[in-house]
Amino acid sequence: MISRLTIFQNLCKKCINNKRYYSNGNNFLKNNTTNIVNRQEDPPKLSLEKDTIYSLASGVGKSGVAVIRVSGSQSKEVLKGLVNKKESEFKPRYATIGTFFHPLTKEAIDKGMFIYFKSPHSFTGEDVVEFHIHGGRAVIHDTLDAISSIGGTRTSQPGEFTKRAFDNGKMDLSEVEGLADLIDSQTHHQRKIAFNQMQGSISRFYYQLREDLIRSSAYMEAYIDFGEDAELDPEIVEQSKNRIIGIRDRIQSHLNDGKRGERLRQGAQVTILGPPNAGKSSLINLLTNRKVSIVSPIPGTTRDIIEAMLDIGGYPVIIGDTAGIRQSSDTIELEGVQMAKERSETSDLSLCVLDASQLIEQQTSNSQLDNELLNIINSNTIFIFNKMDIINESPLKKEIWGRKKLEILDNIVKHVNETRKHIDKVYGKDSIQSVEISCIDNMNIRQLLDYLQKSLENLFECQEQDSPLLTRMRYKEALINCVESLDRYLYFHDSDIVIASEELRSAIKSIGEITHSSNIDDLLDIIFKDFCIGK
Ligand SMILES: Nc1nc2c(ncn2[C@@H]2O[C@H](COP(=O)(O)OP(=O)(O)OP(=O)(O)O)[C@@H](O)[C@H]2O)c(=O)[nH]1
Repeated sequence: MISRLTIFQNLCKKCINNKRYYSNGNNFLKNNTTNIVNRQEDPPKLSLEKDTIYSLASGVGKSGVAVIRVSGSQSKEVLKGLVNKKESEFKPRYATIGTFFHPLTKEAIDKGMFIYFKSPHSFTGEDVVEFHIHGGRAVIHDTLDAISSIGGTRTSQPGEFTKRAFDNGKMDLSEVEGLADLIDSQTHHQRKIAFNQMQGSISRFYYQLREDLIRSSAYMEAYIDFGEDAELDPEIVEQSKNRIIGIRDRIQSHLNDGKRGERLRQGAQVTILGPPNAGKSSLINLLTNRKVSIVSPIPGTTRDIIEAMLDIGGYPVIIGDTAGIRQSSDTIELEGVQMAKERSETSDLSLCVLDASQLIEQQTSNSQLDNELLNIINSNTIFIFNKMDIINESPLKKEIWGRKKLEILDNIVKHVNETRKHIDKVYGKDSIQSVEISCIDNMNIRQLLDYLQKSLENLFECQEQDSPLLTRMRYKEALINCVESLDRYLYFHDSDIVIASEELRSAIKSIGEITHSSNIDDLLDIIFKDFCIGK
């Protein structure tokens, strides 16, 4: 005879293997609360109009080749209208050469290539046709006009092709976001992370976590419904609790990524700071290879923060030139100094530019490095000794500089250790990162860039190779909600198993939000707002 325990265990298995079922105490029923466990099988349906849409998918402007994309039930009609070929020649996923005619005037527009993708094996999941034509304005205009003459077609909205791909279950939300990031990516590492996300790296990771939680919740649900009857060993519930603690800890350590994902997506912040006239604007111009900031011998020229985007070894960087830090009675300059300090505080790296030629002239070793400047130094500060061309002019200056530099470094170490404002351990001379450069002679700029690249590599270094980077605040919020629910689940676990189980469901729901949000329309609007028309 089958024991009640075996029946219970079989029910648990059934519940786990088929997430469409839940227990009502007697039977496993089809799940009506599908928003909890059934999201990924049934992506939310959007009320999209099902016209056939078309638009230029390649960039605007003159080009060798342009691609026009058509998606929807009329795609084949569009193809028949423009191409003088039999339907049997529309072999799916084959590139075919053809002349394209205007369906109304019968005039030949261009000779190019077309590809027919039969539903559901296309980007959108619908019938899709791509026309590869010559990229002249008139060719594009006349081809679009030809397509518009076919009934049931209209031009697409920004991101509408991708919306349809999402609607038809071809992509989930995080994959759509990955695609948006891929199109926006400007550096090697941004492209890499976006491509992986588009290919489902994030989805797989969260689906797995969600799956593990569902598995554990299934044991609990079954226990609630059958536990007392079946006189079960509470060991089973204890085991699932331990598994949930493990999942909670995995999510928590995934959350502690030091904002690496967001930084990689948006760019690391680097601030150039230092006293007036040290060469900060000259440095930003040199690094960006263009004149972004005004260079002048008048101290206090830069007032605002001047930002520019840089690609350093494939890492995106938002570098900012700031007002020279000094005491001033000028309120506008003071405002600039305050902004410089604030940006530096929140930056991933700071480049503190000092004028070496001035430093050797000064009696006290750190008159350029007054307390105001020293107070913003932290372990992410790299010291740049600029104007080395002047030092290198004479052996005497070089000799003085050798001694002066050691004195300066000693002073920095002393100050930082005394204030201990930004560091948690005793700071030594070897903790100070410094580079000697000349903006005028382009001296050691390559070395500085290598230095910066190494610092960025450390900043972005993956501690946990098996989990993807958290590229968006939205993911972080969903995970924090999930951890909070799991904490409440653990709190109620021994006193009220029903509340505990409710919290577990809420944790599962939070993770599901990453790939299939309940706020789907608002979110899609945000994501697609920046998409181009043909995507
Ligand atoms: N000899 C020499 N002069 C330099 C070098 N770098 C900058 N200068 C000069 O130093 C002066 C100040 O340069 P800026 O780049 O405007 O300095 P800044 O730190 O941005 O100055 P503020 O806007 O006042 O904060 C200019 O006359 C530059 O040409 C260098 O490497 N060698």
